[in-house]
Amino acid sequence: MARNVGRIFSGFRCSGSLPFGKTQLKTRCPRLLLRTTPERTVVQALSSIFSHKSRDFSLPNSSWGEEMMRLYNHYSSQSGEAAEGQEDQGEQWTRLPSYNRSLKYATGGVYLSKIIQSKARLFTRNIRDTGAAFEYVLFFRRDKQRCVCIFQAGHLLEGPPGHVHGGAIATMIDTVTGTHASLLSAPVMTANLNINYRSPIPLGSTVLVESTMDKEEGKKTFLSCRVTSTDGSKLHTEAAALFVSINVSHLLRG
Ligand SMILES: CCCCCCCCCCCCCC(=O)SCCNC(=O)CCNC(=O)[C@H](O)C(C)(C)COP(=O)(O)OP(=O)(O)OC[C@H]1O[C@@H](n2cnc3c(N)ncnc32)[C@H](O)[C@@H]1OP(=O)(O)O
Repeated sequence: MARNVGRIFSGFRCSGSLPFGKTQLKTRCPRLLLRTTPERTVVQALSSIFSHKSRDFSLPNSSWGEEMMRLYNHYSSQSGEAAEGQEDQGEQWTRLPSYNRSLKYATGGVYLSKIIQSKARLFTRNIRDTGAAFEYVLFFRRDKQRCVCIFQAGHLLEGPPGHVHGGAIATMIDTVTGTHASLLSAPVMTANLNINYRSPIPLGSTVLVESTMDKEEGKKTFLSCRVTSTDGSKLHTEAAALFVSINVSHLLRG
């Protein structure tokens, strides 16, 4: 049992918590501190904790439609790596890699069986049929405290006929604001998510999910989120989210 707890904590330190804060990174995983900015650290940490065989789901695949590709190329063209040693002012977009496992090392959990733990997959990345469900890529821009997600909704996400399920939209909002909050604060959990659905999203369409940080108050990070058509002319959904920073032991209470 003690060894399992140790493994879980080790997993959180070196994988789960890595995306969440540079302070923790500095104190706990110095070997990963090769870059200076939080988002770069996140990108590098995410890449290093997963084996090189892990698929990065945020890269283009054959299911991506024209609009998805156009926007991907648009944001990619505004992202880039500053030369080694050069100060990054955060004025560019950073693409965030995305994998289907959140904790590589936390096997043999305290309250999860080994089977469940080893089969655990990130909800939005667990459908093998590309293009069938959540196709998305996130970009982060530090100077503007913004996250932008290009989201193409596949046919398995149907709610009302021909349109995207409200729960799937909520999932994407939680994912985008949750990732954004994770980049800004220490490990966080969603405490409150308030959603207004303004107009339905056609199945198969590509939309933008944009997250903005409103304020931080102690352990609380408040963000707002808008889902719009890609030209911004139509508002589909708007939301307000509250994330609360947690200590990893919070997740071990069962
Ligand atoms: C690059 C990054 C990659 C990441 C990879 C993954 C990508 C995918 C990302 C997917 C992301 C998916 C993410 C998910 O899906 S997370 C899963 C869904 N969320 C949960 O299951 C959370 C369940 N709840 C809890 O665990 C606790 O209640 C939490 C942790 C939320 C708060 O704990 P606790 O109760 O112990 O808090 P505290 O006593 O320290 O209070 C602190 C402050 O917070 C205020 N407060 C608390 N609750 C609420 C509330 N509901 N409304 C308003 N305020 C609230 C409270 O008043 C206090 O304020 P103040 O008195 O200080 O002013």
